Amino acid sequence: MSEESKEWVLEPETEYRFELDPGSSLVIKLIRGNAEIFGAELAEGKTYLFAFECKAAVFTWRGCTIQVTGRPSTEYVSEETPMTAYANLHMAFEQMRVRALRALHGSPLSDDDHNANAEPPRVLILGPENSGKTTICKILTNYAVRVGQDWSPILVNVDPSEGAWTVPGTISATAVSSPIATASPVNPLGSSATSALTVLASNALTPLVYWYGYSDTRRNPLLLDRLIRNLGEGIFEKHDNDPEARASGLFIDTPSSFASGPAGSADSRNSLIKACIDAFRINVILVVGHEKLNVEMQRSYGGRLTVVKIPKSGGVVELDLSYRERVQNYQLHAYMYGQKATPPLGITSAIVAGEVATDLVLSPSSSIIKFEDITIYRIGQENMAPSSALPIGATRTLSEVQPTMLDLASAGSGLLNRALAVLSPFNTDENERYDEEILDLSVTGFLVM
Ligand SMILES: Nc1ncnc2c1ncn2[C@@H]1O[C@H](COP(=O)(O)OP(=O)(O)OP(=O)(O)O)[C@@H](O)[C@H]1O
Repeated sequence: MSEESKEWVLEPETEYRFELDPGSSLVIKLIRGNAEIFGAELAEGKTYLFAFECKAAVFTWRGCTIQVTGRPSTEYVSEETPMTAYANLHMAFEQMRVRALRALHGSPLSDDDHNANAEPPRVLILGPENSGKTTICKILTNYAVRVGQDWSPILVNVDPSEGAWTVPGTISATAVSSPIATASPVNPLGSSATSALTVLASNALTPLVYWYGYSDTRRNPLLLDRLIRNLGEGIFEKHDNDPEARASGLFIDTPSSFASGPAGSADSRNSLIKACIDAFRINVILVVGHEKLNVEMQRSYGGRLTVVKIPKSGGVVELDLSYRERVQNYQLHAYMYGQKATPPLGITSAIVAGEVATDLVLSPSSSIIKFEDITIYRIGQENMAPSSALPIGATRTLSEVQPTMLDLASAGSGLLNRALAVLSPFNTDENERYDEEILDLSVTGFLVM
């Protein structure tokens, strides 16, 4: 028995949008024409599998026919998309990259080049909840790597509620050199390389990751600020060693809490936006469909960098809290066990994000280690209101970014069922060590207690 397939003929510049329910899957095959999913091209005749409540769209510039098998909860074709605006942005960024590379090689500059500065695009994407920020980052990154100029832009995720390449609670960055496929919200920005033999795709990514430990940016903005600056330093260190990579630029996906929040949170929002602008040397801010934020950004930064308001796609799905929690669980589970998507009945082979569908299962090992062999730190206190919430004039005894060593044997350590980050080792040179060094160490892995 097999599930029924349906053919959709898409006119130029239209998109087929779909949403999946929990437990269901869908396959799409491009029969003829050209099509892409968030900027990543589909190959004709290949079967692409989508699962884990994926919500996405197949867009075509010149028209195509696709075959869809499975039962999405919603499916429709839209003729109104903001893809032309996104493509125009891409063209402008491409010119910036080319100018930056020319300047780097000392090639003769055209008159236009003389008038413009030769910095590559370093783009901060801001917008409210469900405005499509992550999707826009993905589209612009995919267009950059598809140009065929060997660009490898750095994609940065400073939204700790999104697992990006690892697990929720982190912020991370990686260089992307081939298009990022969309198959499930588990790896919204592509899969990272693992030491297991499962990820064979040449586009497996090796991210630089810092551990924040919460999904809400308001829990410890001081810590987030410091981690953002660390991430920026890590990126520019890489660029110092590889100036050609620098010309590819960067795209920064931000949490919606940067764009709006409860009354009184404006200061901490603005300071986190400023931390991003400084740390990643931002020269373009894109504001997705938010008039007030656009005006605020124009006022604060319009004089020294470019602020552009861009349209929101009507296809962006309103994600509710329970969906977000389920995705976080999928992400943590997939980090430990891999992900296995079951294709619709009758489909025997399919590709999930560049991999053969059945290959993506991991077998994590469980090991017993002595308490004295490990040291576990907590940053700040577990239930700590931000400094801004303290009575006027009051100071706290423990700073928000102070590491405290946990007593593992104590009943109230609160470690059971927690995800912990394993950090890279402290500096081996005792003279180079400092008090809060642990805040500046990147993540090498995760474990669950
Ligand atoms: N054109 C589209 N058609 C169908 N689904 C889409 C489209 N654009 C985005 N989506 C889906 O909408 C959801 C929300 O999009 P996205 O994650 O990009 O928004 P966001 O602004 O980054 O969200 P957040 O509120 O988490 O910051 C995602 O599941 C995404 O795949």
